[in-house]
Amino acid sequence: MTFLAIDVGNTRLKWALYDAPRPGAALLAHGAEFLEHIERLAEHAWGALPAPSRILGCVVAGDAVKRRVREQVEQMPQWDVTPQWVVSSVQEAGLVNGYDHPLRLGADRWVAMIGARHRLLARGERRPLIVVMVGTAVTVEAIDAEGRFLGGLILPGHGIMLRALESGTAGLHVPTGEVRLFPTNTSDALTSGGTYAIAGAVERMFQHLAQHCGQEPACLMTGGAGWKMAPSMTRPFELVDHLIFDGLLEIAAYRAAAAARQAAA
Ligand SMILES: Nc1ncnc2c1ncn2[C@@H]1O[C@H](COP(=O)(O)OP(=O)(O)O)[C@@H](O)[C@H]1O
Ligand SMILES: CC(C)(COP(=O)(O)O)[C@@H](O)C(=O)NCCC(=O)O
Ligand SMILES: [K+]
Repeated sequence: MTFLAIDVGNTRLKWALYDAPRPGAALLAHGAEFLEHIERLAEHAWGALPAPSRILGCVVAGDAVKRRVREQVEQMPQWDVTPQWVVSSVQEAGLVNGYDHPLRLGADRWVAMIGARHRLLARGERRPLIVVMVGTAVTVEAIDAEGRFLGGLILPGHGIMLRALESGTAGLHVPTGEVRLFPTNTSDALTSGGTYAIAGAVERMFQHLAQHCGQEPACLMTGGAGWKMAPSMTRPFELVDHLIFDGLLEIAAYRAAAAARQAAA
């Protein structure tokens, strides 16, 4: 029973095909497309794949994008499956959502937190947890040792920070620079400023959560630009490729188990 996981952010659609809808399933194929190239999926990347029995995804890029993905699925001649999309809820797969309006939490944040929490639990670690996602935007989430999402930060990603500075000033149109402790040119000053803004936000959240819980948090980082942050972090962290896919597998397995229980009752 093959399972296609889809993560649509504001820059790229990421997909991964697994041999089963459960954690630990074997990865059969994966890929990424910029949103403007979604229309290529059916013809190119998905052309040679075995038909998935289930598709579960999360989208934060709007309903029009959801429709475009569904159209690609419908174009696949051998695929007889409708994509389902995760929405954030009050509680799912062992995680409790502390957002004022739980449904307004970005579905990608919710799914990544579920993936991260289970990754930790699978290793027998019941600790507070920081989840950092470095994509178009950056999010920094705090989860306590019991699995309650306490709240999180949203800040601009590298690209948005640079574009905002470029468009709001006359003298900041420069090539990408290097991260430096003491930047001595405009390029390095901008690149270092953005990187340390993100690293600083994570450091603060680490302090808030450590103080709140009285225990050192673990920190998992993911997202297309996560690697850029790695050399500049101030606390131990782990860079993980597929937190959102991990979360989607976890949710699929939980939902299947709940459906089976219901059918047996
Ligand atoms: N090879 C790459 N392709 C695309 N984006 C990349 C790449 N390397 C780094 N990035 C950065 O990652 C960001 C996109 O990451 P991603 O996790 O796909 O974002 P989102 O989930 O918001 O679509 C881009 O803003 C870009 O800065
Ligand atoms: C914060 C986000 C823009 C992150 O998007 P991304 O960088 O993954 O494209 C997205 O999760 C979102 O639109 N959230 C809704 C608002 C909220 O979570 O409070
Ligand atoms: K994302």
